[in-house]
Amino acid sequence: MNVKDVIYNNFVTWMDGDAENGDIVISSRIRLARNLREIPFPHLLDQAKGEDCLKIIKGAWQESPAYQQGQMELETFDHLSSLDRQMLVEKHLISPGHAETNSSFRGVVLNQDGSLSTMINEEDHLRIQCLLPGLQLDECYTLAQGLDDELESQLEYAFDERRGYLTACPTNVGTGLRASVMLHLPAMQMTGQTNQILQNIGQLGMTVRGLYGEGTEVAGNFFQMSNQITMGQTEEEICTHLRAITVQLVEQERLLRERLQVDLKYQLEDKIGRAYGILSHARIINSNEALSLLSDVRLGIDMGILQGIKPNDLNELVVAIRPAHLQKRAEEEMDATGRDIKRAQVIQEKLQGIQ
Ligand SMILES: Nc1ncnc2c1ncn2[C@@H]1O[C@H](COP(=O)(O)OP(=O)(O)OP(=O)(O)O)[C@@H](O)[C@H]1O
Repeated sequence: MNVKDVIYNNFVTWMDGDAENGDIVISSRIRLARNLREIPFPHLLDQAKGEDCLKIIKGAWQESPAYQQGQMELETFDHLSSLDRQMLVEKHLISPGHAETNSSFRGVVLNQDGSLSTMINEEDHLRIQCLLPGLQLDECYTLAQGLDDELESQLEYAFDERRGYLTACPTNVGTGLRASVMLHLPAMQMTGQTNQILQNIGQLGMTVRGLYGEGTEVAGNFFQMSNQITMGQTEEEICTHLRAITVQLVEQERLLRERLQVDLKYQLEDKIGRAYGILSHARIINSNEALSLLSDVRLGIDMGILQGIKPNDLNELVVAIRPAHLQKRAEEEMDATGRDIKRAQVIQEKLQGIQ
């Protein structure tokens, strides 16, 4: 396999809309932050120390079964263009901050379907992550932990008996685990309940972030919810707690959808129909408008108001309309207007399947 195949494939595993609760929980993610003992954290690495750090990590990788069986590939960022790195961000496989440099000692390890990956020298030396469709936190944890065990058998991690895994940011010390779910909550948003509910979630030890993680905006009614605290709870407890809150939110969103269908049937169908109409006929459309209208169409599909397009296709489309994916498709650099025109074309091609 090749890292670039994953970057250029339209589909990665988390886009599978048929997973458990996949109509509301788009994806689940587990990431484990790990660092090497006696090596400065990534933000303190100069070129020489960075190269040394990468060499140790590469050596460990080459011993791992996943690498030896050709299931995972490591690529450093000096071998990936800025567009390639941005496409990885748009597919949720690396963070926006990680994509910023073309450093030869920063990089990514990926498996073929994008479910398992590791960011190298992002905020920590290793950020092992598993990303699966729907509500699959336990499955994500099992896969990420398996990879962690393989690496730990080759590497000496920075670990303190009392504190747990040591990390660049104190908020990750302990388990180094962030568990998260990407939720699509249009009914909650339409009924004006999001702020109150998100405030309550904060009191339960969860944090809500935007579409691309820390410091990014919520768009298209997609909310990323994750644990705030990484210490004082086991990995299993963190996952169980997040899962329980997610199930409650899913139930609430479903109830609100049902209520909308009864109380505001015509308004709802009108909103969804108009969204589909604009998306099918617009010649130029910006990213935020497209995401917001695609959210309405997605709601229409999930509620059986619109037929003929699969949730998979919509998950794929949400990524395909992002700037780097559009430019890759067009095989040229485009300004904002050029991208808005291309975005409208890409959406129309995909929506032709809808009756
Ligand atoms: N459940 C999820 N589904 C899809 N993508 C996700 C999910 N959770 C996180 N991501 C993606 O992972 C990347 C990193 O997200 P985020 O910044 O929230 O987490 P982190 O790097 O693990 O946390 P931190 O920076 O606080 O240590 C982002 O690109 C984000 O889109």
